[in-house]
Amino acid sequence: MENLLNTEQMRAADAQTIDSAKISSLDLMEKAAGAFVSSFMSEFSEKYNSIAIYCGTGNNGGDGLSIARMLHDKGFQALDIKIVRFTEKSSADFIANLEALSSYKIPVREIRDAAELTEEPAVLLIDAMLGSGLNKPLSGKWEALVKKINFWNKKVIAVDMPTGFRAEGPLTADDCVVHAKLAITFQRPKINFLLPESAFFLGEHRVVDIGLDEAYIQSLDSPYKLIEKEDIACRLVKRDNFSHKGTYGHALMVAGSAETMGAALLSAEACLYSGAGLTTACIPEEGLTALNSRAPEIMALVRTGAQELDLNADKYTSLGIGPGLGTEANSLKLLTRIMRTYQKPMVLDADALTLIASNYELVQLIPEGSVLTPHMKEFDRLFGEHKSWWERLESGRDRAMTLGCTIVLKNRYTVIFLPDGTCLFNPTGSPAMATGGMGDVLTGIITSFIAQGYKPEDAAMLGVYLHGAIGQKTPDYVIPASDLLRKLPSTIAAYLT
Ligand SMILES: NC(=O)C1=CN([C@@H]2O[C@H](COP(=O)(O)OP(=O)(O)OC[C@H]3O[C@@H](n4cnc5c(N)ncnc54)[C@H](OP(=O)(O)O)[C@@H]3O)[C@@H](O)[C@H]2O)[C@@H](O)CC1
Ligand SMILES: [K+]
Repeated sequence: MENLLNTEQMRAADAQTIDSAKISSLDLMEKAAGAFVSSFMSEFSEKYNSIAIYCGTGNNGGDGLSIARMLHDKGFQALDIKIVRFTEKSSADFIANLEALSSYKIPVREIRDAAELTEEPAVLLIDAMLGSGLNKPLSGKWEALVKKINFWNKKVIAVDMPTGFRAEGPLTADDCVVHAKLAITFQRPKINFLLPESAFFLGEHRVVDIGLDEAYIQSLDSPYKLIEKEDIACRLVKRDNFSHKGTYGHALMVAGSAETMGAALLSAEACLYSGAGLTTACIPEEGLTALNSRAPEIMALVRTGAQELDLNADKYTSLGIGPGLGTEANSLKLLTRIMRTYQKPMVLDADALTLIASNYELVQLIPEGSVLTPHMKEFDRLFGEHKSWWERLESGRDRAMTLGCTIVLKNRYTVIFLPDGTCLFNPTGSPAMATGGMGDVLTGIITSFIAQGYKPEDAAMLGVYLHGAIGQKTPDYVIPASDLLRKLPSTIAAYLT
């Protein structure tokens, strides 16, 4: 798992690398610029295009000057440097890079006021004005310049981060930030790149390794971590030679109503396709024909109209509840009954979460170790309105610790809050997955992994990562949930080591 760092920690890692690796800060800047240029060239190789490089006078600007030199050496001819000199201060490495540029025939112009700029003829703009040194919101000359650049609506590639962007803390659409198509960022993504509000300002980000001291970075105390492929491989367990269906548990999925049987089918099938030894779907009578004809491997536990149910909790090794369950009185009765009877960790999703939100005394009945899988609206219904995703990060950590549960807050970079206060970001996923039924499948996968004996936290991590990995692999515009779940067996096998 990769530790995600805040700005202060990143600065410490920078200093530590300079110290331990006996590298000068200027050489580190050179490495950063080199890593930027390699990544940049993999996407923008048309050397005839005119590129304007806007540089501040701190180290982000120093990176920009070094990048200009390197692009020139790689054959990019139509370069144009603008130095934004709104302060007399400049960093030592900026000055050194400006000197290094004196033998190059790249036009350099100093800007002392945004009003000096009327237009920008370049096709592409590299933003090396401000990076992680930002210490307050932009105002005055900076604000005017950023507004002007955004008005030009150019293709902007940001060095490390867009000028004015806050690496951590709440973001709002009103923040004055350069709108960039891509940020090529150093060593680790900024935490805010992983939150949806970053989309106001940034299309996508790419992380490049600049050789910072990894051992030091990993030793720092950070609650925020990024899941890696190896975390999945080392947690997945192979199926034994002499194993049988009893080895892999019995998952019970309590889901569906007459109108929403699809949710029950998808979540129960996801249990089956991700390896539960036995799967039972607890469904209303109206859904029986659909279940029997679509998934003969799955057993049915039929609920009558009154939603009364005699549940033999010992029979099951995991229980998922919520997809398509409905929020009417009968569903509440059923949920309450199940929560009173089944005291092992369970997976709570969709309507189960909405019911808990409106009958908050049920929170007391959530068994410790359970996994809650809300999307943003369900999360806010449960834990109150939040003004920003940063606030959701803080309250998700808090709630997971108080409830002793894992909370999976679904999004492009799904966040998994663990009961010990750790906050895991999942890197896999794709906009092709933004379709109905996707959450039902995820609930099924997590329920299935718990049935097989994985710890609920691991089940959540494995489920979220593998679910996203399938979506990410599809070259198609969209992936329907039932297509995704059929790819579970081969995907899980591919991650087994
Ligand atoms: N981390 C790493 O490992 C590595 C980092 N590297 C690079 O260094 C970058 C960070 O460089 P940095 O620290 O010099 O800060 P930077 O972003 O250039 O800005 C500094 C200037 O901004 C000013 N300023 C701040 N806020 C302001 C505001 N609201 N409005 C107006 N001015 C404001 C501030 O002025 P001050 O407040 O100090 O008066 C100061 O003059 C980082 O993003 C990366 O590109 C790589 O080279 C190597 C490895
Ligand atoms: K920048």
